[in-house]
Amino acid sequence: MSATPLLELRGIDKSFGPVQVLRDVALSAHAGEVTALVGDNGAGKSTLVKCISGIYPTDAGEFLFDGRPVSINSPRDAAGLGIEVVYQDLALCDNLDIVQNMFLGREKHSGLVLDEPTMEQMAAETLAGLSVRTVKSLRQHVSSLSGGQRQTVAIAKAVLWNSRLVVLDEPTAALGVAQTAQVLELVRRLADNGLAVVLISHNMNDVFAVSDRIAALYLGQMVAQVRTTDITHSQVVELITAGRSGNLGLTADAAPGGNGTGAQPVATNPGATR
Ligand SMILES: Nc1ncnc2c1ncn2[C@@H]1O[C@H](COP(=O)(O)OP(=O)(O)OP(=O)(O)O)[C@@H](O)[C@H]1O
Repeated sequence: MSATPLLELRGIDKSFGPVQVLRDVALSAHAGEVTALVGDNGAGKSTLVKCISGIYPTDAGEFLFDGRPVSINSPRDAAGLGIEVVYQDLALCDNLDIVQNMFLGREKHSGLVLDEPTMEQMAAETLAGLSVRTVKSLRQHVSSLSGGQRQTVAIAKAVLWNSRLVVLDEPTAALGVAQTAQVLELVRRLADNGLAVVLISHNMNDVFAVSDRIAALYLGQMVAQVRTTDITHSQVVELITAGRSGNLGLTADAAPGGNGTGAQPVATNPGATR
């Protein structure tokens, strides 16, 4: 794994009118790793993701992609870099089949007609590449799929477009135990295939099952970004609920500008004006 993060955010500020929702936020997402983005309701996770995906302009801060400064001013800019977001509500069309959904808005044509064989083959290859075997037919309408299968299609759709970084917003929120396990396996496989994955989750079991690093937002500030193996479940809960964890030992190389192997920037007194 490269020491340079695929995506690095520095000093991101974002306000809505007088309300500052993100304050000096730093975040790194590495290729081949799952970074869990955790935080209480209203901490700023969705806002941060909308900044990453170009939906919201930031007020301050910089984005580095592959170590180079980039501008993300629109969803098109984000897509151009290979950043895809899979939202909780999925945005799949029930009345279309799996192939149609995966190519929606980016259909392949052969002359004037849709190139169905190519699209079907590409969809099949993408699902096979992710070892997805739970879908019976690519021509099934999405309405007939289970919640887990729908998540699988939405994630595969993101992967189809040569994505390099996929953000998953609560992918297991509506799923039962078995389907959650399947989706988490898929999340892990995305990273194992070399993608950088940012996983938003409120579920600590999911976070500890699948993530390599945990980034904790508290009242709009990134209070820690640490390796999952360097933190306990209860320390993460403390970070989420109190913005600090008294027991969290942070090493020297954890500081910004360190070697990237330990915890990252820690602010322990966030949200003073909120
Ligand atoms: N468009 C907006 N205009 C004004 N305030 C907003 C807007 N979007 C979000 N906020 C505020 O920003 C804060 C962070 O919201 P955000 O949705 O980013 O949090 P979150 O961590 O994703 O929460 P949840 O886990 O509940 O989805 C909240 O206080 C919210 O009310």
